[in-house]
Amino acid sequence: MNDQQLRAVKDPSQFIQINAGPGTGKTTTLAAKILYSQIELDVPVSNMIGISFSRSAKSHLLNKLEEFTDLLGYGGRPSIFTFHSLAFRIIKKAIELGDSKFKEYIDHVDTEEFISYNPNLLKDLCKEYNDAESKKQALCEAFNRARQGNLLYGPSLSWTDVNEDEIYHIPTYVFGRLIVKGKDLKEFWKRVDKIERKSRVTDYNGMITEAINILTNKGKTYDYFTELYDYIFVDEYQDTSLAQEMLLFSLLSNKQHVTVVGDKNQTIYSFNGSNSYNLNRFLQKATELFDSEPTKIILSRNYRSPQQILDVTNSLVHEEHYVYSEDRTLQLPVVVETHNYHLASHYISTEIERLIYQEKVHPSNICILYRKNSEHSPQADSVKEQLNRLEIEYTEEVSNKKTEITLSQKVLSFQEENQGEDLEDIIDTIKDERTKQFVRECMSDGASDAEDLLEYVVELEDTEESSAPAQGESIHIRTVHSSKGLEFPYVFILYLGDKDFPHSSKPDIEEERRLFYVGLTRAQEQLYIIGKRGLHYESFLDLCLLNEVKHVLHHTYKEESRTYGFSEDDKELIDKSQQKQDRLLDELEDLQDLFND
Ligand SMILES: Nc1ncnc2c1ncn2[C@@H]1O[C@H](COP(=O)(O)OP(=O)(O)OP(=O)(O)O)[C@@H](O)[C@H]1O
Repeated sequence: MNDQQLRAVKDPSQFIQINAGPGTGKTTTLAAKILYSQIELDVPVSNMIGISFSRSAKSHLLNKLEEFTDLLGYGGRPSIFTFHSLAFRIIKKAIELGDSKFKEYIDHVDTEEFISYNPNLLKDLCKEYNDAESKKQALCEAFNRARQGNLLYGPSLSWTDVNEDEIYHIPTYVFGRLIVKGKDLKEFWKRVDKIERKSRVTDYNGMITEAINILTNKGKTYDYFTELYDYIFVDEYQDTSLAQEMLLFSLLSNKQHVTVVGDKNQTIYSFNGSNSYNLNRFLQKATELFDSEPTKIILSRNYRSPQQILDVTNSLVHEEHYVYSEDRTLQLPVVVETHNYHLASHYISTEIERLIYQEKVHPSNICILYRKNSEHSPQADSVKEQLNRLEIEYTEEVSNKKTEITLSQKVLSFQEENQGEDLEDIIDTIKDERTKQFVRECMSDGASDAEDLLEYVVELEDTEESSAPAQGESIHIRTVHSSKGLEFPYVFILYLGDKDFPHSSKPDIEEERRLFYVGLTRAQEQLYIIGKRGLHYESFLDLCLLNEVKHVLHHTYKEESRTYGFSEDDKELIDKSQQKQDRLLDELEDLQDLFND
């Protein structure tokens, strides 16, 4: 470990915030600190917990811990939860101790599913919307944001917090700006609350809200958990919502030691409630609430990417800059300018062919990242088509919510059929390999009977992209969101340009830039950035070109005529779009001149 990492591991402060950029050993340091606390400070593993943002972040941390324990020959692994599975555990305990609004076991559902429990849920609400679907979207969006902490002033724990006279404006990616009246939201929330109690169901944000309610009442459940946990470690803190921050602080009495790790430049789930300010506020909150002297530690040495790549990635972030730990000179990052994503995928497949057959790069060392904008990505399809043409194999890690729900449904039905059974006795009866593998993971994490599986199913649906670790022998194709925490020697990132990346006609540029940053910082040896110049928004391609990079133009007829993928019609279209772009650029320049004059 380097000096900064060692300091973070050994610092005895009650509250520690580690700010660490990509590849600086964030997870490595957290794993080392967990072991240090056990071995040097004699903290029993049962008195510590880890909290991570997603299942992939959790498995990343567990793998690192295992690596260290194998090396040392001793050390245990603490329970690692996601915020939702922790909330589920708190509610479960509170039901047992009579502290929860739920009197018996709960099930979790999607917010929209509440309607299936009571079709009258929307009756007479949001009359300004003509159709039931829009009403549902608007109310669910407002309801979720209120509980995450992004609608009212901080997280709301009950409908009583909603101001009837207020009108809430909610900007969304998919539906544009939604408007919901306070009185409708309040009535909706009241009705949902009834359904929750009657049907013993709640949704994801409902779990967090109920867990906070339970702990802030400071009853037996609060005593139980504050007695149990002495050391708490939180990974990816920049992606927590205000409600999750509140849950963490309500879990504390005066004795816990808390370490949080994060990188505000990697906040990419704002649309899901993440609030990067939580990281900045952590120390201040700890000082105010517990009168302690917290410590902030910065890890600035990057062990992943050579300086040439870091120069590009550093230029995208405002404050923190990272330096490479070794003096390794590799090739310059490549910025490829093309007209459209068809040409981009053509460039990628040709370059990959060269890498594999001439440079002898192993296919599993190559990853293609794209900015997902819908369930179905034409960009990824175009790349796959070109790779198929060259007979190059790839693995597409689409671990989206849909496939995970199928797995969670399988696990749930297995759980229901085998209630009260020991997992050890029934694991061999599972036919579906993925379910079996999942149950095995749960068992190695401490699950012993079928009922314990519920807690882990909560994790399955936790984030939209609960990305699986990269596996397999062929090229990886992934979304940028799902690449978080991973690294690959060769990374291609496509496709930059207005409405593609930054995405949408009204992009949240800062969030898009952070997403771009996450994608770029996955590269260990060579980085390819592919796209066109933007006209309407900040152009990511132009930003990259300001650094020392290799600039490739992939749109001359000479090159296209050598390709298979472009018909005469395509070429004509490309030519026209180039002429249009040139014309627009000329107009823009004229306007700028006029403005300067
Ligand atoms: N002190 C060190 N010496 C050598 N290698 C290190 C050191 N610290 C970390 N590494 C290596 O650097 C790589 C990145 O580490 P790690 O995954 O912990 O970074 P991270 O900060 O969690 O990254 P990300 O933000 O992308 O999730 C790993 O391969 C790790 O083994």
